[in-house]
Amino acid sequence: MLEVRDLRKTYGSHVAVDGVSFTVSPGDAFGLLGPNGAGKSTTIAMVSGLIQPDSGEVLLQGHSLRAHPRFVKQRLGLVPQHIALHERLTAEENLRYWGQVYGVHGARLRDNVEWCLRVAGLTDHRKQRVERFSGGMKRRLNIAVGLIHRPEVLIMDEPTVGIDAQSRNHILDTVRELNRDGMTVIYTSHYMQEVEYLCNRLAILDHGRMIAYGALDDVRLLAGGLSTVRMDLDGDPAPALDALQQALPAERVEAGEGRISFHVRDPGPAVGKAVLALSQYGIAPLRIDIERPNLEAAFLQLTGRRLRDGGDA
Ligand SMILES: Nc1ncnc2c1ncn2[C@@H]1O[C@H](COP(=O)(O)OP(=O)(O)OP(=O)(O)O)[C@@H](O)[C@H]1O
Repeated sequence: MLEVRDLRKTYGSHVAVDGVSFTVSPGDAFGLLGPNGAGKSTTIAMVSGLIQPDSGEVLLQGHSLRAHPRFVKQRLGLVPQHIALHERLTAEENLRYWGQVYGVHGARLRDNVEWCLRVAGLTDHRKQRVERFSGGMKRRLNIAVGLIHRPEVLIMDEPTVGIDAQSRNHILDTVRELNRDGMTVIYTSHYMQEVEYLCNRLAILDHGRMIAYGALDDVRLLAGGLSTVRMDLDGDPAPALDALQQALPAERVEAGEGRISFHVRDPGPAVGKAVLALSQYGIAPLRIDIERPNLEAAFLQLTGRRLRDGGDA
């Protein structure tokens, strides 16, 4: 079990992480969800021993990171947010290099390199230099590097930021498979859909503090039963916004280019009222999605802000 106890980190007068505690059991896929700047990377950097906390403790199987850094670090694999690869080396050479850094040699290194290439879907590109890789391939190799010593716990810091949808899906499925095969995963993201897809437990961070923590279903319940309604429209909703807001007085209607969304307790009647209000402006829905209470609605309920305010989810 990984125990994170009351971590705190300040930069000057700015409190980046303010009393973060959680436990991750073997086999968990644990999500750290929060908008940009919430303190996810700083938390992860402290958990993996890259930076020292001002106070608090990290323990793996009862061994403290401070007292037994080797024991803990050997069992953790970190996938940093920024790509840490040698551009002039091939995929295979990068894996061998990082394996040796982690103290893996000989037959074990050979086996692990094969396994990592397979996991990353890069076996056919093993001899290719990284400088010729696409962004998505680099991300996948970056993950494979974090796996080269076959850690018990894989810690990933926003591994899907800035890549195309296909690579993103590949990464999500890879992480899910690793977890199903028994690897414990800590996954940070500002995309609530990714955390809902992958994780069984999570913590939500905001301004360095934990505002929710527990099993996915329990955290979803913090949404207070709010469903999310999204409508794609055949026109610009801006002229209809006042009418929409009057039709749905209790909801804050968000409008974008050709779409609106709102959170509501009883979506059926609300959708009817919204469609009627839009029709008065000659606007019709092309598609209506209703999502049951989810993490986005929970975040809104807890903070009064949308999760995507802090990011591009
Ligand atoms: N080395 C540093 N020096 C000063 N401030 C820092 C440093 N690292 C992080 N911060 C600040 O601490 C806060 C938390 O940053 P952190 O990177 O942990 O957030 P995050 O949730 O991971 O967001 P992001 O997704 O943008 O990385 C931010 O306000 C950030 O500006």
